[in-house]
Amino acid sequence: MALPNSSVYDCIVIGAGIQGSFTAYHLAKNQKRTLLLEQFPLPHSRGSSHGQTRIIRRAYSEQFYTSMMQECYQLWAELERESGIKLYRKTGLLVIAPPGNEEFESICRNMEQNKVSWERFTREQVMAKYPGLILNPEDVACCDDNGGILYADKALRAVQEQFQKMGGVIQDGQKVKHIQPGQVVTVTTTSDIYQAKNIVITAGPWAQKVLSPLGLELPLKTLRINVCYWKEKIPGRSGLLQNFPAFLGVNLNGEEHEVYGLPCQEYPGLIKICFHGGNEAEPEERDLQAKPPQIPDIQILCNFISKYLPGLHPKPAVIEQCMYTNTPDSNFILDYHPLHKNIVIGSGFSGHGFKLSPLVGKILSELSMGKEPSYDLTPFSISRFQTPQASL
Ligand SMILES: Cc1cc2nc3c(=O)[nH]c(=O)nc-3n(C[C@H](O)[C@H](O)[C@H](O)COP(=O)(O)OP(=O)(O)OC[C@H]3O[C@@H](n4cnc5c(N)ncnc54)[C@H](O)[C@@H]3O)c2cc1C
Ligand SMILES: O=C(O)[C@@H]1CCCCN1
Repeated sequence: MALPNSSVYDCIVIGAGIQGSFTAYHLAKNQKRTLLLEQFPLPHSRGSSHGQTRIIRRAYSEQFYTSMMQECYQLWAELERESGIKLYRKTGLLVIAPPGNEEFESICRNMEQNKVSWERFTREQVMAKYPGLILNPEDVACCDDNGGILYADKALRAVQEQFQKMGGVIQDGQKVKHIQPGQVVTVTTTSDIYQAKNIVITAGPWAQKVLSPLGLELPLKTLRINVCYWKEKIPGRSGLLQNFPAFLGVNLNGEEHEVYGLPCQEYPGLIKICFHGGNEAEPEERDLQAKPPQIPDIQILCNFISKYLPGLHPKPAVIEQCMYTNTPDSNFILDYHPLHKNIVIGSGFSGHGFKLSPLVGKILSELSMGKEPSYDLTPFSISRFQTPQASL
């Protein structure tokens, strides 16, 4: 085992998913000597940030996300300019819900109050604009005009490359095994020892494993997500492939959960339509499917497809895996470790953190630099949970 590197970093970021990578990028922009550590050789598909696409939208029922997304669009555009890579495609984001749905109404209210460009659609307007999509007679719909998709894998690569261009260091294929808190924090990986004045932990589904030895238990649940792609019954016939938007179906078909979809992108001829949720799983055992599933996510999707998208085969053509790390209220955790001010935590992105990652990275970098954060972090605080903390 090597001795600690004699130069002490300003910050070590643990976990090179989209949140850790944007945190490292903002630290480097602020001239901080930053090391980004990743357990797997990059790129990898074992966490939450892989895949071709993610939804971007300001259509949220919580006002703070709608408001934060305004700056996120600017930060995504900045990364596009710096990298010269197109990362965002505007398709519109359609929200569909049963009548009187509270979440739907607060999304509309929020978009109106935050001056988002949006419109309500009648069922007939939706079906005329998006051939192949069949709504129930009583369903309601609205569109966030600038909603669309982010090219996730390209974004992750772009932000890591910009970080390195600014002098940042990435060490991948090194799992963090031990963190020794102190004025200078010592981080031991499977192959080296590093030191820094501050660390940021953005370990995705592994967050609890990294935090437990630091005396912190957070109410996080890791879920295994089936990412499903669907094929047309008769190629080219449904009309769905030509002009399909990103969409969010809220409590449709009498279901408690949401379903969502993205236009054809990763596999020619296939549309991505998924269930917003999954079954609990250990990140290391994601692909083993040891236990019978508690939530029949794929069956719910098949029922949804049969009714709303009858031009598609009601059986998925491709199923891939991804992970969510959920908090009880689905809001993120962006905070200091309660016992160590120089350890910052970004976690619990609950299946909707990608679009917000440029700002999450900025906020985590501000916390790590001891700056006043640019947003009110009350919804993201650790103190909202009854958190057992061991004093170390
Ligand atoms: C199927 C799916 C669909 C989604 N759809 C959307 C969407 O449409 N829009 C949206 O905004 N968001 C969406 N999300 C959510 C978004 O992708 C996540 O919130 C985001 O990717 C979380 O990033 P992360 O950096 O926290 O986690 P991760 O990407 O998992 O990164 C954590 C990293 O830490 C590393 N790590 C862990 N432990 C250690 C250790 N001990 N040592 C070193 N490295 C370590 C891991 O290997 C990993 O690379 C979706 C997520 C999934 C799974
Ligand atoms: O963050 C989003 O916009 C989507 C909503 C549906 C579930 C997956 N994530």
